[in-house]
Amino acid sequence: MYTTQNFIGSTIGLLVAYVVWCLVYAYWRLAHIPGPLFARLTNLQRMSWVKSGRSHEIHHAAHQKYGDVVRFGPNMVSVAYPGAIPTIYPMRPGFPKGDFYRTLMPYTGKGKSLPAIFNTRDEALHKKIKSPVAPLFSLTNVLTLEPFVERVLHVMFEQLDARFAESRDTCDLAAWIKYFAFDVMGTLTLSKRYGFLEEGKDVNNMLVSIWDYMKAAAPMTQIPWFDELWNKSSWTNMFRGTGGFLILKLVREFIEDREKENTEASQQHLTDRDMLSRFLEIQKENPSIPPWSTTAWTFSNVFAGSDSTSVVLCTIWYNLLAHQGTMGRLYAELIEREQNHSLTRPFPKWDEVSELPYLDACINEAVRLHPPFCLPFERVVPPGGITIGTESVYLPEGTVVGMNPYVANRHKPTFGEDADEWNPDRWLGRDEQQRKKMEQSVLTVSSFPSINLMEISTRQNILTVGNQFGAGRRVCLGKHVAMLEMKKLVPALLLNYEFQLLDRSRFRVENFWFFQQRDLGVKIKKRASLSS
Ligand code: HEM
Repeated sequence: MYTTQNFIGSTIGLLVAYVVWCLVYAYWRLAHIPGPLFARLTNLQRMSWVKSGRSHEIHHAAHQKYGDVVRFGPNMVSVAYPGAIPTIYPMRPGFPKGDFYRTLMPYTGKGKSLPAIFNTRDEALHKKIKSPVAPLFSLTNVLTLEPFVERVLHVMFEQLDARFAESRDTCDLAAWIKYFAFDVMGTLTLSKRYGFLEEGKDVNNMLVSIWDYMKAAAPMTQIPWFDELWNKSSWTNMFRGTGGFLILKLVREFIEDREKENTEASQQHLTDRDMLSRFLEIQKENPSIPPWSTTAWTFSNVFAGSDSTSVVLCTIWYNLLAHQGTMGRLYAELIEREQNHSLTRPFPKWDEVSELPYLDACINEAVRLHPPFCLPFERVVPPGGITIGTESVYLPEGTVVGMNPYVANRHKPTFGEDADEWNPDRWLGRDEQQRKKMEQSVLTVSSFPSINLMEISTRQNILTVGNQFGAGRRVCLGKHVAMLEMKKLVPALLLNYEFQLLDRSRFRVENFWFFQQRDLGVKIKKRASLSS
């Protein structure tokens, strides 16, 4: 007779058989691709790599052991070969972002999340929310924001003088660069500094809140269905509140305040033309754009635009300080420019520094060595599959494939045997063919200093290049903003202060999709004479 015990026994048997079948299927589907054994069976291994904060090093080591194409999960393949960039990140639609990015949609509370240009996977929605604001990020428009950056530089220098240059107290340059990058984006976007520079600290725990969010979200990117269930489902929300993300709440408050000011006929921001005033106008003039777009655009600026630039700036400074010869050469380049042409003090103008070869080389090298996002940029293989790598590896439709820029940018056959080292010279004095190969492997804005966003897209079509600023359709929207900030801050600091790195071994980096750098202790001294 068929008893309850038999029923339970056969149900468990069926379940076990199903799980075994799933594991075997998952294993065999991409069995031709090498990788660690557990990674072939479960995503838990790659999740644990991310949780360690050292996934960039683990990914790099895995590629050194297994080759250019490595299996990181049952359905996830990582590629380290820059030649695959045009295949994985094409300009044409139809090679969409993977579920990884769904995890990076901020919680709005009540089990919901906000799409933004960066994280939306829906290509039609992406076009709808990116196209109206793209012209604001063209080089021509971004350059109208130069006075905003100078305002922040002014505050920063006042503070550096008062707190460190006079007293010779130790300055954590990593922290101050971060304050600068955040206060610039606050000023450009909202005509508001968060006060990090004035107070010399993380006001309202904003930076801690972002970092806590990234530490929780980054491991989830490796198992996105769990994030959906745990954080972004209205069903789960009935049992556990999903709180909402502090930065999103702040952004909403900023927008509400601005709307109130505008209805109270205070037009001062509109004449100042910060980015929020432009976003509000665009939203008003285009009723077909989703009503949450202004929130999404403002959130992107505040969140994605600040940490990214600060990581690269910090990499530049760490390396200049650790390699004094390169710092000396950059300083000499600035002085030469001053002697042969002109250089505005204390803050050189964009036009004066936008085409300095050694400065460009340092920026390129920093973005190459420590890109701000250091996990594979995941995409989903379209119908028909793809073939990649020097060994023509086939990836079937539906496979998740991505390149981690930290790994691809260290590809020795492309960048040389010293690819792990800081060497700005690798960008200079190359023959045409070598230079082109490197440019096609790492897109750098400074290679195209005077062209606008549309032109870059067209150029990319030809070169099909890039990964530090993204590549193909999803290339970084804010790269001109980032270049403006970097080319304003680096020369200004170098011309006005002398730096002494205290203990290089204390410098720390952690990777939770965003990089976090800390403990860059320096002593600073005002330069004795303006032109010495
Ligand atoms: C040195 C600084 C920066 C670097 C290296 C950088 C890098 C990147 C990369 C690699 C991507 C593509 C990521 C992916 O495909 O998953 C990206 C996308 C994006 N970045 Fe940046 N970024 C920087 C600064 C900025 C700034 C300052 C802003 C805003 C003002 C910004 C806004 C965006 C947006 C909106 C996207 C999404 C574009 C899309 O999906 O169409 N970024 N960035």
